[in-house]
Amino acid sequence: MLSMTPSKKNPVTVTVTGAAGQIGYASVFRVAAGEMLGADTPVRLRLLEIPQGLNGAEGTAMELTDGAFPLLQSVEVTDDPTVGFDGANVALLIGSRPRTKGMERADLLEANGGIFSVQGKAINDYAADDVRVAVVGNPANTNALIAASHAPDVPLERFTALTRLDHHRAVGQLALATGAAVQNIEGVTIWGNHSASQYPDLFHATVDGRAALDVLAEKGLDQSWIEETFIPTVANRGAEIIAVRGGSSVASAAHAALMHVRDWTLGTGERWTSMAVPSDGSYGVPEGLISSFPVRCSGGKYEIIHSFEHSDFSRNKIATSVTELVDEREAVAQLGLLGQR
Ligand SMILES: NC(=O)c1ccc[n+]([C@@H]2O[C@H](COP(=O)([O-])OP(=O)(O)OC[C@H]3O[C@@H](n4cnc5c(N)ncnc54)[C@H](O)[C@@H]3O)[C@@H](O)[C@H]2O)c1
Ligand SMILES: O=C(O)C[C@H](O)C(=O)O
Repeated sequence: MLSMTPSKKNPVTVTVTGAAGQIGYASVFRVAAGEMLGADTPVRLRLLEIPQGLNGAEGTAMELTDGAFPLLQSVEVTDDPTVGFDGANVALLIGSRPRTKGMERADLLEANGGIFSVQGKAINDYAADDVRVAVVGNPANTNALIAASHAPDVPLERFTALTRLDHHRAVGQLALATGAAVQNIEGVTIWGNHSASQYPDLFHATVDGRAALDVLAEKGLDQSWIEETFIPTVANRGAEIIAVRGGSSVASAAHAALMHVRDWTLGTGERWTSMAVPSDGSYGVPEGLISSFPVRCSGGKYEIIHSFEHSDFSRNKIATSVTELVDEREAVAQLGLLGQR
């Protein structure tokens, strides 16, 4: 355990699972630098690994010490979830196996699902009352569902999964297609599952303050570009990265995880973002299913935006992805991975 400088705000305990893995390694230094919780919030890091990952996590902890981060109050390495989640205010659940070429994320359900039942139970029993959970490990939505089902004492809304990477991918593709600056793009939404069935929705998006569809039309890009190019590019980008890079995305995933938690804790302002959160039943998504929605965050809470009118096209796309989530829930129930919540 390392002790460093005190600061103004109360320290936040951040548990990172899979800390010796690629995304874990790409995340923890930025968390220590204040990029997730703000430049005035001291952080206590807990690095949770499996025994085989402990050396790697110890080495990462040594490098964190060597970074002399002013906000970093302590670093603890453990392979015991009851220690790892003790007093956790933020839990980044990254640790799990990534898919390889030719696999779909759902192929990982059986391999990774068991991790999230154990961790959900430990979060239930040991985390702080205000714990916020962001699941990165795939298949992220259903892993979050598994974790939440084993944590009946933690409010359901504290369990979320990452679709922020898909959101960023959608913004990136729209910026490329229109030539606009990323910061002038707003109102993109990812609906459904973090999988190839997701629906990246441009129908409420704006580019330089104008309807994205109008800007695209001026470039000769119509509905067929949305259906045949934009949606498949965003939805299959994870597989494309694996094919081109030879391994699943890392730095972009770590960045998305940090921005997910940052917006949740520090707020989005008037903009909205995409988060996979427990459904309140809106937009035809069965209550409790962890599905991606447009959300605004303030005061440490997120709210699903309820005001969208959808075309038949959008309704059908959302329904397709939600059907996949229902099937995944059924599959993990059959595997005995769901708890009693
Ligand atoms: N949701 C997203 O947008 C997104 C994006 C990219 C990757 N991912 C997923 O994130 C996960 C991690 O990817 P990676 O590239 O860092 O993989 P990695 O193999 O580099 O690292 C995974 C780490 O998790 C550890 N681990 C395994 N089981 C654990 C457990 N029970 N407790 C604690 N740690 C455990 C391993 O020892 C390893 O160090 C994968 O499931 C990947 O598919 C999700
Ligand atoms: O696609 C994967 O398997 C990794 C990750 O979920 C991604 O979207 O890049």
